[in-house]
Amino acid sequence: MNVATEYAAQLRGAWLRLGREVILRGVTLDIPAGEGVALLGENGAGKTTLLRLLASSLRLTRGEGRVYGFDLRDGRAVRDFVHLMPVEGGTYPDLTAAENLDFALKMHRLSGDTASALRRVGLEHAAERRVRFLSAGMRKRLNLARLSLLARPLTLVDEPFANLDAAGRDLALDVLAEVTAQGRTLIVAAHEPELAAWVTRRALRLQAGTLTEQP
Ligand SMILES: Nc1ncnc2c1ncn2[C@@H]1O[C@H](COP(=O)(O)OP(=O)(O)OP(=O)(O)O)[C@@H](O)[C@H]1O
Repeated sequence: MNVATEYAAQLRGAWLRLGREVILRGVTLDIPAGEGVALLGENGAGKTTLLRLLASSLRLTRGEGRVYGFDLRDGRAVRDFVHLMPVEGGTYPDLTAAENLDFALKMHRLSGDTASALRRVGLEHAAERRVRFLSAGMRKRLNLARLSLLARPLTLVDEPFANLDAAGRDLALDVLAEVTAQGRTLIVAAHEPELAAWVTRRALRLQAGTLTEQP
């Protein structure tokens, strides 16, 4: 896959309306390839929505956007470059933890060591347990294992620290640091700017439909 493009994500005059709400009001954004960015903002500001837009799961109302040079409207091309770790979900509740990781690799035609991915996130003892019987923090850990196996050139992570204990937050930082160390672009939506700052150099705040750089 050719990822020589200078920018991982770009928006130009981006407007996004969801129902009655306007989430983006003419946003322009350039995220260079390989950069780590924290996406901050209050509950309901639109962080998840912006991540979904960059994953080509939502359409812009007006304006344009690109991921690694591909128009966001070209969902098939964009999705090849993107992995989105959702705030919750993303796994199949009736499959076990191990089956979920095996299935994810198969779907993406990738190979990987699911047993060691589960060990890394402290879930080796729960490998055969169905996801519906995992705690919220354990499901987050499973999603981190999934991320470590599926990370793409543009890796979007929604609230990676939520529901995690102290060791789990350290683990999340470790997984995210690895993403950037591998030269991938990382956007982390979080309510913990001080934690996100460990793995990102730039912070953007989404408020009232506008993105502003944080000092
Ligand atoms: N499918 C949808 N249809 C209509 N409105 C939606 C939809 N999804 C989200 N919204 C609205 O868009 C706004 C932004 O939601 P979003 O989940 O992106 O916020 P967020 O910044 O991620 O919030 P939080 O920090 O609480 O996770 C909210 O007001 C929400 O109600």
